[in-house]
Amino acid sequence: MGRRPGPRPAGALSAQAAISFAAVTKRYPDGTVAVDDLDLSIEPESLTVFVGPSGCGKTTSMRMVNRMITPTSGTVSVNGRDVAHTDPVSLRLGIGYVIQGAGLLPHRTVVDNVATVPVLRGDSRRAARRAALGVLERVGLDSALAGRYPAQLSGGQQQRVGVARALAADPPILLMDEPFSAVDPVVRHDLQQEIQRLQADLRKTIVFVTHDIDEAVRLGDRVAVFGPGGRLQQYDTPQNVLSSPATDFVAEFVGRDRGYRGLSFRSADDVPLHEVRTATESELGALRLGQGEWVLVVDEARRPHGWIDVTGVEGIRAGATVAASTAAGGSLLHLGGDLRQALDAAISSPSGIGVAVDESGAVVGGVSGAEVIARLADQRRAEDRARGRRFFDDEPVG
Ligand SMILES: Nc1ncnc2c1ncn2[C@@H]1O[C@H](COP(=O)(O)OP(=O)(O)OP(=O)(O)O)[C@@H](O)[C@H]1O
Repeated sequence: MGRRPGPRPAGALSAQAAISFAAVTKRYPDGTVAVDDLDLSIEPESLTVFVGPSGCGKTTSMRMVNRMITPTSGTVSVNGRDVAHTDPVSLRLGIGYVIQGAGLLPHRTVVDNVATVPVLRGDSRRAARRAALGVLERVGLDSALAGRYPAQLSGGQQQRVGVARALAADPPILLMDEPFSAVDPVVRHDLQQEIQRLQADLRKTIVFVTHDIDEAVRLGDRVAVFGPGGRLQQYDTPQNVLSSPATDFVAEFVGRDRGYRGLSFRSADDVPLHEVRTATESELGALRLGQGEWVLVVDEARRPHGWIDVTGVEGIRAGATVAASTAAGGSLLHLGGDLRQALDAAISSPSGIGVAVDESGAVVGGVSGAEVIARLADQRRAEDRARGRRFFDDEPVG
């Protein structure tokens, strides 16, 4: 796709934030303080999430970056230059902007929506369209959709076009304002994965606004939690926001499940995999099971289809269908996954055994919830030791 960002001064990047806010306050004419004395430095090529409840100044802060909103006081800089002294048109050519609902032009085709900024910038329509097709492919859209109008696309597809349009001019910075909040949870999850994939590839400086803490910790290299009165509460890694909330507000906002969510930052690679007893459908009638024993029903490719116990086997012998005799499986742990997936797989499984699968979806073993917790304890003990902390004596008292 299009051009790479222009050359940047050697050695300037590590020392210089891509975006910085210095003592920035925004007071609207009616007296509302939307952003209160914000200090924040955003590293180049990082994905920073602004998160917080409605009305805490996330959008206002983001819009000060591309000069859609002017601060009342303080300085917003992009690559070390005060945006107040930068021509807004050239500033915005270097900053892609994605909004909720995609904001596409309804009377233009998908390809022409994506080509809009390159054409404005002076590229020929033909070259811009050719490049646009490449960008559409990059965001996971079939080129067969390029000639459609936005109303002929699903919400998720429109949102992908919105991302493609923002990327078309290959800006070094992307601002994304609640880009995925209008789509259903499954599509949302796909779009989040797409952004992670794109970011691994393109390394843009991305600022992403959301009110969803799960989305924030999943996507962010850093998370900025905003609170009432437009005050920044914490700016930290997702792990630290979950494990060490800086204020009562953050603790309350990240919620009671934060310990559980924090498991998603820990690898499940060292959780032991046990052999799981399996059977294909044709083998079920001959199974001999005791009370409390479970067998995992798999297809010929060893993909899991559910669990069966002695009652289910008796049902099959009495003529019941396999579907009626098996209990649906729990969530799956994919190899390379994290402790949250491993624990969820175990506790959502009717047998209590979490099923681990490889890339083809075939069963490779089972995990127990107790061993997931044991691995968590091991990891934390190792971290505490590395930090020179010791909370408990190794021998329990009494
Ligand atoms: N043009 C305006 N005039 C007056 N007040 C405004 C204006 N725009 C926003 N505000 C107020 O500023 C505060 C911050 O708004 P902002 O949109 O930045 O919050 P937000 O965190 O992005 O919220 P949301 O998640 O609902 O979009 C709110 O109290 C809002 O009502």
